[in-house]
Amino acid sequence: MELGSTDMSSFMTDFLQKCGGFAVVDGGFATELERHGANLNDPLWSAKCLVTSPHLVRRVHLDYLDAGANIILTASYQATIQGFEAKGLSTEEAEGLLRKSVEIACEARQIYYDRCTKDSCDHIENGGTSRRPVLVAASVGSYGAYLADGSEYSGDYGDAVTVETLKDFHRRRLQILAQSGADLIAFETIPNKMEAKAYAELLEEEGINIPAWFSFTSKDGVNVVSGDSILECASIADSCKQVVAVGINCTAPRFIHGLILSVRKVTSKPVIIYPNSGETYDAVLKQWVESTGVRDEEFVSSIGKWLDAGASLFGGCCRTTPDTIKAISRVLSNKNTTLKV
Ligand code: MET
Ligand SMILES: [Zn+2]
Repeated sequence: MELGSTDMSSFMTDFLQKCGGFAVVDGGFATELERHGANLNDPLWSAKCLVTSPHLVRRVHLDYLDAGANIILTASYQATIQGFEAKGLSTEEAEGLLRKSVEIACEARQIYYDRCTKDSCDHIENGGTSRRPVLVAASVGSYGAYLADGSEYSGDYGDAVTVETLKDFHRRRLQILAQSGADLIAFETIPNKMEAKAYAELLEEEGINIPAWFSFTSKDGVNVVSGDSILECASIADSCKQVVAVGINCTAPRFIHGLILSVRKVTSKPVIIYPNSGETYDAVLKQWVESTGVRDEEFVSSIGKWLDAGASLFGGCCRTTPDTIKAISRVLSNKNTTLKV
């Protein structure tokens, strides 16, 4: 759906209101694909399943919808035209797969709605019942995610990479996703200021007319992973008219509270957070170091604190599961009830 600029600015606040004040985002997508048996040891990572097992992609979306998600993210995080071409696919096939990532998510939402019975899924709004609002967010991972060389978590692209390089890299994918039927674009795990700038300029120059969120990643609670200041990064997001939420993802839960406070210093746009489990990622072995993070209960017990700090969209990232999302959704529906009383 295309939006005018007035609709754009109220898009997220209207949606949050429909959700009862807070929204639930889904959890680790790739993590859940792996739990269903997918082998993601591949430069395409979760996007590999768009080629090999689209039924699993749909299944994972449905798992997160069943867990209570109001926003599901497509499997396009690491789906890039350049990445698919490197696997021998044609440009047309690559572009088709990007569209397919959105189609599968929309299909899952339709299946979910169709099989929802009034009693099990409807939520109460103004005394009546209505369908739980669900948005499909087209995921865009960073240039570093495509490189699959660890720069996704260092934000260090070397001196040769400029804002223009990044814009050229992301342009076509963004154009396709913006016209794919998704409700919004989720720029996720942004590791540095230069990439935020590239996204903001592209949104403007390409006249993208669906909303977007910018979500950064940090490993110290003060800066984004490159060392750029979160304040400067979030300010770029604040100045961009298409951006309807700003926040943090794939970051350890212990850093989230401080980061929400920082983001709120420079923007009054809704704040989104979807931390990972806090486990550490070994970029050389390309795997998570198990059991170094927090358990679901601990993760979820922080929600109240994050809410008080000013966040309004909550989900999970890598190593979180539908159980995490179920727990988040339970906590938030209690908060909604508390607020209404
Ligand atoms: N939405 C993406 C996923 O869960 C985010 C990955 S962060 C490395 O697959
Ligand atoms: Zn993640």
